[in-house]
Amino acid sequence: MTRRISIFGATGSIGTSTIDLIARDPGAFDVVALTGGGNVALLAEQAKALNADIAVTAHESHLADLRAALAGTGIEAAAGTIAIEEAARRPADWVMSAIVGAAGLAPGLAALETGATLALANKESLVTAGPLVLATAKQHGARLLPVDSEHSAVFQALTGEDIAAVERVIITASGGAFRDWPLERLANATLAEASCHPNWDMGQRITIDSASMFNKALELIETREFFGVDPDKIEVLVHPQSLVHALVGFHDGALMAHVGPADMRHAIGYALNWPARRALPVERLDLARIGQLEFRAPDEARYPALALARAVMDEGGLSGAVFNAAKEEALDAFIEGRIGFMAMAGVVEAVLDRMSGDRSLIHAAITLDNVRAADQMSRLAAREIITTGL
Ligand SMILES: NC(=O)C1=CN([C@@H]2O[C@H](COP(=O)(O)OP(=O)(O)OC[C@H]3O[C@@H](n4cnc5c(N)ncnc54)[C@H](OP(=O)(O)O)[C@@H]3O)[C@@H](O)[C@H]2O)C=CC1
Ligand SMILES: CC(=O)[C@@H](O)[C@H](O)COP(=O)(O)O
Ligand SMILES: [Mn+2]
Repeated sequence: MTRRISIFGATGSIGTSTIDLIARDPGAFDVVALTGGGNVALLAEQAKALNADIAVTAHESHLADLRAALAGTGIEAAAGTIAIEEAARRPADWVMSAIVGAAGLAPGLAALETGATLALANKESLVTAGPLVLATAKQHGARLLPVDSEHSAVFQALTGEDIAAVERVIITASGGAFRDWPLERLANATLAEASCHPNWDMGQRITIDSASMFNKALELIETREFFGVDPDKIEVLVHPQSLVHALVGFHDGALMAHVGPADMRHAIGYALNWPARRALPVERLDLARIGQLEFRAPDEARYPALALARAVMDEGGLSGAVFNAAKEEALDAFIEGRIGFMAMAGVVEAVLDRMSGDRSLIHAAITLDNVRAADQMSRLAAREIITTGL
């Protein structure tokens, strides 16, 4: 029987890896919707190759190009954030959430409301609105499956286990592009240098977040929300090889580690085939050849993002939405050359400080409207702080 599939963020790193997997199994899937942003040529090519029902670009200004590229195919073309949400409401069995940033939240919620299984790469959904995402899944009988490599690893290590027996969850961090740089050099790190990941081939934004450890900061919150583990039971361990993705420690002292190649097609394929395990086109690790795996504690001075994430988990409420929005604005400013690499954490901290004064906003009910309001106010605060200086 064919499965109906939609991919949000089809033109990105996770999206193209997902398509790589489904294209290997022609006839097994009916593709409902594919969405992208500025890369309309690739989106149209994917839609034609997979005979999708509809292709949607986030940008209205690209609609004419998308329509032209799909002319005569019978594939619908649409544009804009509302059109993406509408596409997410089309019935599908399995939906990949791989838009980058807070823009991924609303389509993911819309997909969950249909009862679809949501494969969640978009970690920002859980950071900004974890309780809302989980409640929406529960209310509509939808399943949420992790795709982020560490969370897929934890999920796999927990299969068949009692969550009450978990003593700690350890997520690993490569240390990013600058893990071996002297601290004093980091202030002058360039965009090109920050955009090279030592192990993973990913989109530019998450690659820079890996270098600053904001990616791991988001993942701490993602772990807390996905698995309901107390923050003081979640640890980060620097592991330069990125082969052990996470470990789960149990009350009896056992540590279950998930080991695999640095290839997201494993985690995507696991979510695609779950609860079955099927053959996947990923490297089989030769541990004898690899020889050594290294681990070390993260240096908190080098990575202030980690302490900020712990403060966010302590605060709760909408502080995750504030944190993520401030981080996205700081990252934009770094990419555009308006602030230095090390200034990003200062911007996020200043926004958190400023917004924490507004208790009614931070502790408002976690609804999509309130998340959007906190997101918008935090972006404005971040822009002002970036413009006027810290
Ligand atoms: N890459 C990886 O290995 C991993 C990624 N993740 C997470 O998965 C998500 C996707 O990451 P990744 O694939 O690397 O990102 P990419 O930047 O490679 O791709 C992002 C996708 O989102 C689209 N997009 C960008 N902005 C918007 C917007 N405002 N509205 C709608 N669509 C938009 C892009 O379109 P276009 O390119 O056409 O402009 C593209 O399809 C992120 O949340 C990331 O943290 C998690 C673990 C690993
Ligand atoms: C592949 C994946 O899941 C990324 O989130 C990865 O974890 C990034 O690497 P870092 O460990 O450097 O953040
Ligand atoms: Mn990850």
